[in-house]
Amino acid sequence: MTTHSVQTTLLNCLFDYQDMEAYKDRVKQIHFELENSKDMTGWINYPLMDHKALFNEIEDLKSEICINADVFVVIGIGGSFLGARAVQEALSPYFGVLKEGIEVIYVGHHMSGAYLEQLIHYLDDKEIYINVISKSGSTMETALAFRVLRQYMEKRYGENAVNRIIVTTDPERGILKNIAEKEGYKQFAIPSNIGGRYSVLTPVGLLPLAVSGIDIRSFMDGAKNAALELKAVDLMRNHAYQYAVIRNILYNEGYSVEMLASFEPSLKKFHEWWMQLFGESEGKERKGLFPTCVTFSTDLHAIGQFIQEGSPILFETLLHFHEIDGDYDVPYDSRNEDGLNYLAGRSFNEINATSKQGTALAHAEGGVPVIQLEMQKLDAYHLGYLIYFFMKACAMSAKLLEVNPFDQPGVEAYKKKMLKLLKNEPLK
Ligand SMILES: O=P(O)(O)OC[C@H]1O[C@](O)(CO)[C@@H](O)[C@@H]1O
Repeated sequence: MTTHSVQTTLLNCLFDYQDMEAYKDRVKQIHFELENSKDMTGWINYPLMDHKALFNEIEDLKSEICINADVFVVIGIGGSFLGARAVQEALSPYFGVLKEGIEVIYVGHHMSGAYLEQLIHYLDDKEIYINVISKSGSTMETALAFRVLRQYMEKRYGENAVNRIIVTTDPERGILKNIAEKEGYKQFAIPSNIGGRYSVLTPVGLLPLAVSGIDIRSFMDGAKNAALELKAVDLMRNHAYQYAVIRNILYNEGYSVEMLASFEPSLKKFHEWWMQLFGESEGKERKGLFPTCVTFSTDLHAIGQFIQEGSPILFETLLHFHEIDGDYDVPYDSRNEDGLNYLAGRSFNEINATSKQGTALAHAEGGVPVIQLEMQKLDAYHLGYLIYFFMKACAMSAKLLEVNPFDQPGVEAYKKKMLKLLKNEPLK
């Protein structure tokens, strides 16, 4: 096991590893199905391809944007923004922005008029570029926000607006593609065989991440190594497949909720990316684990009671990074009125790691299965690795459930009803 791999461990062994052995052949069969499929599986080998020209293009554009703008506005929803926002938030300082980048703001991921009004007001005294991202090119939330911001750019920059609007979409079709062609906007392609929630390693994620100051080459190196390591067909050598199998065993044992838990608040948005990946990939045909998330220790004081003693419906997947940049030591205080001098000289990260251990032990004792995913360091390289790990595990997991990991037919239902209501058409 190399240090950059995700180490998957089941902390409280509720089943025998022989149960896992029984999956070996099925996993092997699915592995080859995925490797040989041409159906939305472009993400499997994407990190292994030569992207030097793309990286150069993105880095040149990033330099131009950082010279000419204070804010980069990304318009997108679902897979067209969750991944970039997740990695950006995980790797940016809690207060302020990375010195290598500028502020990146997201819009078009809901329909709050208040948010849009305040955003426009916020942008008024700043220089901006916008990047609209949509695979289909016609998602309502994204299209509406783009309509507003495109007009805003034209008002602010006149003829020059065209140089500050970037479109990331399908290379061949869609309304957004047509608009970009007609107006001459700079374009980036989302490969046709990569779906939204599997697209963060393409320009969908790479351009916003580069502009926010993240080292996209290191990020993609992590993904590339994951793509190489996780090609292992043998279940016992492939941690992504092991994670998928453990999930499947627990699902078959009657658990219906998987709770992703981290101890670093900057990972909150990463949880949201993970929730879309697994929720949209597996939640169909009345099957699938409901993905939810918590940030500890904050949520131990909110939902911890339920986890420990509530309905036994959930298992927990703990994300743990051994090294986190930045730490603070507990000071000695001669008054010791709070009785905390026994912690003096220890660091907050050390105490946090101990609280993770204690939480895992307590939850395991409470009958909650605890899977631990360990990574060496919270940085661009390891997040690139982890993202690929989850995508590979998710595809395997959905296939074990016998559902299609790459479609999302249920999402259309709300869209149809909303359109009928907006157009005043009969609902039936
Ligand atoms: O990139 P698009 O086509 O705008 O889609 C955004 C998101 O909407 C969904 O299609 C669901 O409607 C997601 O699967 C997708 O990530």
